[in-house]
Amino acid sequence: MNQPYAPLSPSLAAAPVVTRVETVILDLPTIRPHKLSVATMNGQVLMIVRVHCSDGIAGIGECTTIGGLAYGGESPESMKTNIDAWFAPVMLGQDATRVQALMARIGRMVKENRFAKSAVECALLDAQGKRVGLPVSELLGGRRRDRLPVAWTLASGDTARDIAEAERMLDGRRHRVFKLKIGARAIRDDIAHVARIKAALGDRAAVRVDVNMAWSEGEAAFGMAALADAGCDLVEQPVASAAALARLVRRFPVALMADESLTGPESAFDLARAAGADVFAVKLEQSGGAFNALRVAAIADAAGIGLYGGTMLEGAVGTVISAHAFATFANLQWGTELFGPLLLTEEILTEPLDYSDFELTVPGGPGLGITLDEDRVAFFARDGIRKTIKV
Ligand SMILES: O=C(O)C[C@H]1C=CC(=O)O1
Ligand SMILES: [Mn+2]
Repeated sequence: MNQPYAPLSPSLAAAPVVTRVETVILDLPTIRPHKLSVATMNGQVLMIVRVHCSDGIAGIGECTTIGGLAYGGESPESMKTNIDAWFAPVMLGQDATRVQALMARIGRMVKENRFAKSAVECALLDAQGKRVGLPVSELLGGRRRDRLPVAWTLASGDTARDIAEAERMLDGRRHRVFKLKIGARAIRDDIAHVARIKAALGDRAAVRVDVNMAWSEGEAAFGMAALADAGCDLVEQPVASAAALARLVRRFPVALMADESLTGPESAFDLARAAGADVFAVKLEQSGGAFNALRVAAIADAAGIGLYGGTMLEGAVGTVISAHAFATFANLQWGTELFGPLLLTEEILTEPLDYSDFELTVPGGPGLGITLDEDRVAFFARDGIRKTIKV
């Protein structure tokens, strides 16, 4: 049959549009309590979003927080509610292939909500990657590496248990960079804890700390000097204020990394202008998505600030979109901490991620390059199958 009005080129064909936005909350246990200065986590809550499109393609995204609302203004429950009530109506019927244009539209209608935006953008990128047959890293500018070094966080709250855990990680060639969560105890106890772990591991491992803003500026000055003496090579966000970070940086022989102070390109620019950190911990959720994370990285590069690929302790989906973004960074001097899925007892992918030889492999298939195990998602969904099974 002749089709006299067939489109002249594929670009003139009707573009696929968003037809449905679906959200689900998963409650997953952690392998042990994870103790930070802001909260102790006994499990992690993943908010998964699926964006369905008129060409039959669906993409997935994820957002997490740390300790509910203990880390920031969004919770998994608020992200689900806001996506259902406010993002979805703005997205329905819109061209699904123009990811940045659709994110700009969402940005005009939805203020703040960086974590939820990051999940939705991830789902759109996954769908577009599947559509055009390219990994998300290629949509983000092209990957420069296939493998990423991954640090592990020791946060059991017990020094001997942390040392034993680090030894197991070294033996299994899983991790050789360890981040210690401190700030909840008296500063001298924390320093002794770090010094004991570094002494036990010696040159076999790098030891870093994350204070999660728990110290005053005076405590930080004392603490950074003592941590440098103990052999620690990096101190992450010891104080809350960016001005205090700028007063502490380069006074001690230990690198200073900004984390909570970075909430996207504008804060990155302010911090870079104030020369307020040696290193930026780039997190996709904190930045408001992958494209904004790339902007944060570009600002760091221009300012001569080092880069580290951070995590909000995401599950597999949030970890993989972060891996795609970090794989494109021109510089990644301090590696990554994309270990989130390893902190969970449960696998939710049909094929687990490859963590080996101290690194994570960035998946190579179209989109994110991963597939959710739908039975396990249904089982761990809040109010899902698990609730109906009597054990
Ligand atoms: O960096 C943070 O503050 C959050 C997170 C990253 C690793 C970890 O154990 O906690
Ligand atoms: Mn941190």
